[in-house]
Amino acid sequence: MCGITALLLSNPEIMASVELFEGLQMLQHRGQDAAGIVTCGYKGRLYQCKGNGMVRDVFNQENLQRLVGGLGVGHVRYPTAGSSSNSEAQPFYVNSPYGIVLAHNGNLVNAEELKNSLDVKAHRHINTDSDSELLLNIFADNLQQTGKFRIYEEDIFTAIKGLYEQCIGGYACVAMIAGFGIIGFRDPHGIRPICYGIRRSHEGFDFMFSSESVVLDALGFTEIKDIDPGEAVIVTRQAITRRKLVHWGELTPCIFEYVYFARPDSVINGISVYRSRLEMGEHLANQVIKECGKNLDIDVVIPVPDTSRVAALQLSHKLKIAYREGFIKNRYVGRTFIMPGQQMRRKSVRRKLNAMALEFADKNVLIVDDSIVRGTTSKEIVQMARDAGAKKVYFASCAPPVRCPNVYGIDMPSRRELVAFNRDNDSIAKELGADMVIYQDLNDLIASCQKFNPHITSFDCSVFDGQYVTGGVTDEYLAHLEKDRSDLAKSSRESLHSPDTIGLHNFLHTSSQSYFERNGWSGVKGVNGVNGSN
Ligand SMILES: O=P(O)(O)OC[C@H]1O[C@H](OP(=O)(O)OP(=O)(O)O)[C@H](O)[C@@H]1O
Ligand SMILES: NC(=O)CC[C@H](N)C(=O)O
Ligand SMILES: [Mg+2]
Repeated sequence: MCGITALLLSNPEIMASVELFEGLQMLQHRGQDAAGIVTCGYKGRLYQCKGNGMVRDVFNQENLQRLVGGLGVGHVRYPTAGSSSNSEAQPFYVNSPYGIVLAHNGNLVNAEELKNSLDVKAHRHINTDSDSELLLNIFADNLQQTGKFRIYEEDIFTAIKGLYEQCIGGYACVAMIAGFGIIGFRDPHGIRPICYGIRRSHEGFDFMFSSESVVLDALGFTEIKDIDPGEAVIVTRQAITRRKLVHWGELTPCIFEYVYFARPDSVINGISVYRSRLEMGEHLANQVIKECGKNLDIDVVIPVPDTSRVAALQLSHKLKIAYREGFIKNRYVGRTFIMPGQQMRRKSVRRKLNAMALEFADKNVLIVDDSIVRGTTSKEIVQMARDAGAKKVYFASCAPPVRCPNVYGIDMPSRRELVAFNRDNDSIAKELGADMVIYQDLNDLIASCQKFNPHITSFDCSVFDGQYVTGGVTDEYLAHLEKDRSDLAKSSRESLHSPDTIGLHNFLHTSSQSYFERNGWSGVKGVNGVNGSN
């Protein structure tokens, strides 16, 4: 679930890199593996800094100052395709035609087929296994085919329309054409989020695209709008041009954005993430009453920081049971779920969260989390609660059981890694060590989001119901994905230490280590720990 952003400033003398950097910091929760910015300066010259690590690791004052130019594109990465090598850090660049840069959030399901056609028909060299490099080259090839010496909006619309017909999957993208402007577009089902805003100034207007509205809000942009599914927005210093290019899709946004990925202070597709989480808490409280009866033997409601807090508080209000922060989070440790490798995820739960015995001793506790995916967090948390003296440990999840792989930009490719796969609630509770697990009903989750935008008639709920709205997700594809991208497959691949490719990334001073290794996650070999599945 990467984060993307692009900025065009009305005054070309001001450097876009500073606000792009700020924007990426606000999108850090969407990707912790790599970060990058490409800017465009005088005479259409491009400047780049990207590599593995968090935003604060990749950028410093010195390299930001070298990113000159009043427009640019930024990205934070959480890989769902290819590897976590430096050379797959985004944005990607291709020199022909015109000099194009692209950053992508999402995942393509027909990557193999696209790669083949780029090779056989377009004779384009693809140097990584990243699906984002494919997207860029499809866009570039479609632009090439317009055969124009100079580019116009019309040609870009034609190229993106072609791309919509070729690329199957979830994709929200920002692109930049050297010396021309910036572009945002979103797949025909609008699975992944992208919005934009305008900031008026004396010289004209500044324009910014972002995965989440929080960035635009914080940087003073207004008139914030979502890009519609199948729409493209082109921004130059002269004009903003929007066009809906295909009409066969229907807005089907990923519901997991509301459950977990997005920041609560973002509004996505007209739905406040915060409000939807409050509503999830409300519905989950009803579910708890339904499953446990009216005479609840729960003394206290405890959230799992960070994401579940909003819903847990609302749930405690509804149940009229005290809410207590029993787990204290180390604010310097990032998100666990999007870390690569099970061993690292498991270790980090313990390092990140500490149980306060005071709140657990001799109590029946209801722990609330936004979701239970691999069960990494919940297993550790339940044990921590017991170690801290809890009598009974109930575990409630704001999302239904996650039983199916995600193919649109969340790295959960293997059913076998999901704790709810082939298990009923009782055996999940047993696996987690809890006295009972209570899951949100899928209809209630949908209602929690739909309440704030009734125009959205369907959400991508594929991780819960196995319905893949784009088509093209065959059993063979899922089997291939499972084989190729399970934790075990990734870790064996990474341990081969294949040499870095020609990727146009910057060699950061610590490039051979991952962010996690540099920050003292010793004992974790490579970026993907091999030991332990769940
Ligand atoms: O069952 P699992 O595989 O452990 O995945 C689910 C957990 O991972 C996420 O937390 P994370 O630490 O990533 O982020 P947060 O701090 O925003 O809650 C999510 O909020 C759940 O707590
Ligand atoms: N999570 C994402 O959006 C990933 C984008 C892209 N598929 C990559 O792996 O880099
Ligand atoms: Mg969490």
